[in-house]
Amino acid sequence: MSTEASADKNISFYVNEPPINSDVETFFANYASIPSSALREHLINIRQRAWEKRNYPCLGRWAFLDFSIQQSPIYQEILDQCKNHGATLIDFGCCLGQDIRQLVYDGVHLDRLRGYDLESFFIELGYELFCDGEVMKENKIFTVGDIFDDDFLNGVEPADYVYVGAFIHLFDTPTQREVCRRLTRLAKRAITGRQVGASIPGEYSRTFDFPSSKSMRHSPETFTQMWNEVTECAWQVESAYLKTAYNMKSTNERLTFVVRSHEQK
Ligand SMILES: C[S@@+](CC[C@H](N)C(=O)[O-])C[C@H]1O[C@@H](n2cnc3c(N)ncnc32)[C@H](O)[C@@H]1O
Repeated sequence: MSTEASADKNISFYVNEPPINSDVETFFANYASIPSSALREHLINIRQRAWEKRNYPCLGRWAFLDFSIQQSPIYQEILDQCKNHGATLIDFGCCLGQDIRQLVYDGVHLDRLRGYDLESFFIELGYELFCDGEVMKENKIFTVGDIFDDDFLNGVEPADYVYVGAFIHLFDTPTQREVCRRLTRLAKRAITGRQVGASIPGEYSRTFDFPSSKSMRHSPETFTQMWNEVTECAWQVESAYLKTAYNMKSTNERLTFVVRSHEQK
């Protein structure tokens, strides 16, 4: 895999302008003390550098401004458990780390949270995006790690919840099964996330970010079947549904899911 992406902005899903709405403005004003007058330039600058690193659709479409963890069917449970009952959460494949910041914004204490990503570049860029590098580094919230590295995985203390936004779908069918197995080593209660799905499931070429790889897009049924087979029903899909997402240039189907452990850890 190459280390740098093309800076091509003609890709079908690439959207020039950041979708700044009142939620985004309020978040950045309150969390990062960035006034609305400076927000557009700040977002464009960070996204440009992220895009030059990797042509991930979530960067091209500005999906990182969705703070997608809020759409998890168990978001209120996660907030309640982390704020009031000592539960912990890992954001795996966190990239810029927007979902960790959403949890902090919603009142979760930093000692309940950890984010992991393959690329230190994205973690560092997240510090700039959210203007919180000092506190995040001091509390060691973000760490570089590869889901396929057993030495790394063995050193990670499992959390009650694992969030995986736009992560499992990065891989082909057999690799996704391995990723699911590995995620269950990191989670005690539930794994939840959102990713590209398809009502007609199948493997699609990852045309833009990693052209030589394939990405399996699941329907709720094939996603459930994968988890049942991989965990022999020790983990069960409690919720999985598709929703069509529109942006200015393209549409896709998104699969939102919760997988819950039926084992006591
Ligand atoms: C498409 S981005 C999604 C980012 C974020 N979770 C979101 O929802 O916007 C996928 C992230 O997974 C990370 N990643 C890819 N392969 C990985 C691996 N083997 N181990 C850990 N992280 C990985 C990438 O560096 C990237 O930041």
